[in-house]
Amino acid sequence: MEFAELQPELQQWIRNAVKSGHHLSVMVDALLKAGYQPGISQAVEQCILDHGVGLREPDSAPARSAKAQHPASAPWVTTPGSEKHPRFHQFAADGNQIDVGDRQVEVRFALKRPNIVLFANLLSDSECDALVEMSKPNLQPSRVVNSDRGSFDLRDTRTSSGTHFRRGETPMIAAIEARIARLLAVPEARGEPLQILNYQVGAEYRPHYDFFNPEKPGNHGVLCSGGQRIGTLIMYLNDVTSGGATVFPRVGLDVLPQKGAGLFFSYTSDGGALDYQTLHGGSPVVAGEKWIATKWLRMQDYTSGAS
Ligand SMILES: O=C(O)CCC(=O)C(=O)O
Ligand SMILES: [Fe+2]
Repeated sequence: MEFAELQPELQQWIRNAVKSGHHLSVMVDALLKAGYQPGISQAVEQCILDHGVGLREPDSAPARSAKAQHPASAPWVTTPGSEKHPRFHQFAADGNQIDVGDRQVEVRFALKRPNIVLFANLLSDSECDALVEMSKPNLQPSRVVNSDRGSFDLRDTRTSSGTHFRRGETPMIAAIEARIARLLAVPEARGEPLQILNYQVGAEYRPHYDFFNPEKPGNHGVLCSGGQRIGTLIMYLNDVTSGGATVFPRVGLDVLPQKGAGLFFSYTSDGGALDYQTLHGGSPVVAGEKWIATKWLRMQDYTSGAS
């Protein structure tokens, strides 16, 4: 549901609530209680992004009025501006060239807060082409975890199609996974299966977090194996003619796909604090198509369907 499609009075209510500093979940809960459909959350999120207001972190207090609330933060919440900044996993890019065993990976940029690093020359052209070809017969519409019910739902916020490969499914995948483990200094066992995504013209993944909100009952299932996600490595498998950037709206950063490059970002501290600056999305493909391979890393070993 687009923000612009809402009744003007409702738009105004949401704008006021956003400006008062309400968190997304508080506003959406209030709207759902008032009888609006779940798709309303997308409109509220758009309004938050349009106003450039940071998503206030989730709170546990129920919505009571349109006035701002100041609930106590859950322990895993990052309080912007707090004196004690949590340390997020900085898988440091030491040097301009990193030896990962079978090739030299180049660091193109490294941002500290949030921790985002762009690597070039991570995959060879032939590895990219092979991953695309191997995936084509098995593409299915992408789904998102329903954080309330735990189901995997089709949503218009994510319009790619994709498939997965088990850890070590082929010797080439095993080699890529060993390279990633060396690059990021995270054991292969903590990696989820490699996900391949294809975006056709117009397809996108609207801004979201890759970590799972542990307060949401529907996320308990995905947190069972391996615990929280700590980082994401997106590998670009082709050059996109136009569009398809990976965007970080809270940082103002757009990363354009480049075949063989890898974009890494981390968002969970050792203590479990989550970095909300890593809100990100895949912007719509304008011309051509986009292929990526994604490796998500967990706090502990990931076993569910991984090998
Ligand atoms: O398509 C992109 O660039 C981002 C993909 C993404 O964020 C995801 O799959 O979680
Ligand atoms: Fe993501």
